Amino acid sequence: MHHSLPLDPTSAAAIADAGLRYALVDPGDEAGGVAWVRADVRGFHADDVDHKDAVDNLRAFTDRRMTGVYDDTAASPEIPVATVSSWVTSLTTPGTPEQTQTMDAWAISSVTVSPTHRRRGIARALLEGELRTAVAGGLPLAALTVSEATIYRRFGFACAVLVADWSIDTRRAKWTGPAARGRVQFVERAALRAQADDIERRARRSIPGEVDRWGRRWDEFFGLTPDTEKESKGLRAVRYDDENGEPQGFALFKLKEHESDFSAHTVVVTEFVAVTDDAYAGLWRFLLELDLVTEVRASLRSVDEPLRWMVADARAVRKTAESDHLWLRVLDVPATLTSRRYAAPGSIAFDVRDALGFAAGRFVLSTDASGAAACTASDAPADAEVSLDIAELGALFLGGISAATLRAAGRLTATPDAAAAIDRLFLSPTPPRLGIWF
Ligand SMILES: CC(=O)SCCNC(=O)CCNC(=O)[C@H](O)C(C)(C)COP(=O)(O)OP(=O)(O)OC[C@H]1O[C@@H](n2cnc3c(N)ncnc32)[C@H](O)[C@@H]1OP(=O)(O)O
Repeated sequence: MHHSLPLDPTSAAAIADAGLRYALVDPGDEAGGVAWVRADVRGFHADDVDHKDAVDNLRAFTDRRMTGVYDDTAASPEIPVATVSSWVTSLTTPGTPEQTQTMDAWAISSVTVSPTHRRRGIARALLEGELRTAVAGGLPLAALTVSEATIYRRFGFACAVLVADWSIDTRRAKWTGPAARGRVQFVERAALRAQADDIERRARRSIPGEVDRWGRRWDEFFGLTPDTEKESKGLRAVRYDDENGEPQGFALFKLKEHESDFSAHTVVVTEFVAVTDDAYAGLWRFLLELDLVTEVRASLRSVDEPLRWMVADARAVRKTAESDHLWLRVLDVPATLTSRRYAAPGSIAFDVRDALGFAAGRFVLSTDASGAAACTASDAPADAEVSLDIAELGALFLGGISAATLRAAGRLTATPDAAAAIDRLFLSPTPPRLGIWF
């Protein structure tokens, strides 16, 4: 669907005014795709890619719109001076395991502007163009992960999902969590890769904030692409099978040898997926009890890992970093707010400002005891009233950011009772999480 959406005419005009050309990369145009990939990797200061690797990279973009800005007067005019890619992703929203919901969102990635063309409004034209294209495609929400936390608020985005890095001192920890009933076993990376989609899709269903993966990214994680193969010889893969032999989780990890003490390796967990509580316990216990290891590290994990409560010495499990990860931009307030379940019945009136004019207005959200919601543009009274910018509505949406906190920070206007009322409805029983960059 999104491949056929036309280029945004307003952004095309703005870019033409700057003497540049805004164009979609034709998915059938390999040379154009390779040039676009080279601009994308250069924009993020990554190594250049040769033709073969660039063609392999393009596999990640088969479902995406790739847009470039071209300077026909440049020394290499085929290489765009700015890039952006976008596609429709399925985002998990809060509910209970029985009521899990997903919604379609416009994922935006690969935002780069060449240092030779920066700070002339090109990124603004690209971003605003993406938001208008999302609206034209009927998408109520846009989503991205960001290189810097300073860029996207001006476009109405805010952080909705925080993630954490964890470090576990395995000599201190001592497993006291439940004994898993299944077993953990080593599997070949390529064999596990074939099962990863299915296992991860089942795991993702109960994690608000998670989005679709795509094939080539899995190949990268498993060290199965030409550019990751060499450095992935040390990557180990284990799978958790339940007592009926059904795969319910897996982990990928690397071991780093200590420079002077062979009994003090560090394990770096690069992927950890658990469908069931049993799989979670079984896999973590396996990692924490590896011999010749003193530390296990994992990143892009929940800010509230149950693991902390599964060891004898809770101080052995340290959160070493916590940061913004998934950013959301609401484009259609009723369609977005009715795409999740809520924790309690009630009604909230949101008075929304939107400098870009997509979603401003007064909206009343009403939730019932089943967790279902209705939302309309309305002047009707509600249990609680709040006034906020569209960015803060995005922050609240997945139930990972507290309205009471935003109120205390001056990011929304409401009484303490109204903020508490929002939190009663919105906060997710499990904090949202997103285990991937996109
Ligand atoms: C979803 C993603 O892909 S995240 C990745 C973002 N890309 C990167 O980090 C790659 C390296 N950086 C770049 O390629 C560029 O510097 C970009 C894309 C961040 C900005 O591109 P530019 O074309 O220079 O931005 P543009 O001139 O359109 O600026 C738009 C606005 O953002 C502001 N802005 C631009 N870059 C930054 C920044 N790094 N930090 C804070 N503000 C910024 C500008 O001041 C301007 O503000 P205003 O319009 O409100 O006055």
